Amino acid sequence: FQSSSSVKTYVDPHTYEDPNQAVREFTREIDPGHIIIESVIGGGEFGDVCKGKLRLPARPEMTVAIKTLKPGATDKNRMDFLTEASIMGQFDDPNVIFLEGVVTKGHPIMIATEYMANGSLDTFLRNNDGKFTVIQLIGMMRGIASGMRYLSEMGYVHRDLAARNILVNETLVCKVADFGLSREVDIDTTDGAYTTKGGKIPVRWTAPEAISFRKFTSASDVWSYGVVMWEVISYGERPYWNWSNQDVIKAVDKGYRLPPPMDCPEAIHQLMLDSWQKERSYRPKFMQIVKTLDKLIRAPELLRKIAKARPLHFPESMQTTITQFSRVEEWLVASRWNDTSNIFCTLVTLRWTK
Ligand SMILES: CCOCCCNC(=O)c1c(N)n(-c2ccccc2Cl)c2nc3ccccc3nc12
Repeated sequence: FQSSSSVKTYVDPHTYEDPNQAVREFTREIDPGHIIIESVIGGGEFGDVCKGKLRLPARPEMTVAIKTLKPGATDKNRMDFLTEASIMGQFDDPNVIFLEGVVTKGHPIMIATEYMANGSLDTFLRNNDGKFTVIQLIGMMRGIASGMRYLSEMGYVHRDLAARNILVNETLVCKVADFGLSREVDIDTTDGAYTTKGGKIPVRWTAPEAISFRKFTSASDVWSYGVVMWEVISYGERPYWNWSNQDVIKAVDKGYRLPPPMDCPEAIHQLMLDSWQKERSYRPKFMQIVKTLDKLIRAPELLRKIAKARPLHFPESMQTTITQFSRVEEWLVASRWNDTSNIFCTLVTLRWTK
């Protein structure tokens, strides 16, 4: 059955009786003799990640990234490892990491994808702080939004959209990566916060409804996308800085939103705020986000107005709430803000606005 839109519908590999069936159906088996491993570039949850060459018959040799499954892995490890391939194998979009194929009939078991020479977006931006034009940064955002539009049209919800899960190729094209359960250890251990049910949620990138009652949808992916926009404009700054996860949840619930990074065009910060609407149905769709970014790229004069950075970004209503109280202590007690970092920030705000 072909859905109405030109894009086919994503099939969750977990719905297969025999998960190997999903691998056979959605991936291309590569003869291990066609893969040459050259070097180790990273450590994944299931084994080494390498750089290498793929020589397919009648195809030019290409550079690939190869995830390997460590010997002695359990069957569950093997299935979780190959689940990512079964998911990726269903996608074909210029802004989604492309699966070249898998090796399941030899050892080690391998997943081969296109090689993304500039690595993960967060590290790439931190290592190139201040080096790009606003138009280049918006071009990166546009690519990510376009990849997410394709995934959402396929009915795929990512759940972990963050700059660390975006890869950048040699021509600055950004592609969505990191699918399925096989999260890379070095990625999740820093940002996963355990939920009551033991699930790991990257709190500072996750929409309130997904944190509160695990309501993950493309609208919660749009919330995460807004945080990725903030990461891009701030060249890889950590969202909410060193605040604790609990403070982030409390502040966001009270209406606090990340302020515009330095030199951020007002139109871009407004798009972030639209993506961070509490009511998920009010958030823009990825299609709309792509159109808005295209309009801004085509009419750079719309980017000239720079957002004014205020120490803590509260909606207007919150500002009046603060000024209603005659004394700071009163407001702090009323708002039960008992954490020093919050008190400091609030005092800065009050000093600033008085
Ligand atoms: C600074 C230059 O760095 C170049 C790095 C190129 N890397 C890639 O193209 C990767 C790439 N294409 N993947 C990848 C993503 C999704 C599915 C499979 C793979 Cl191999 C990676 N998964 C990784 C997991 C842990 C650590 C590093 C990793 N690097 C890559």
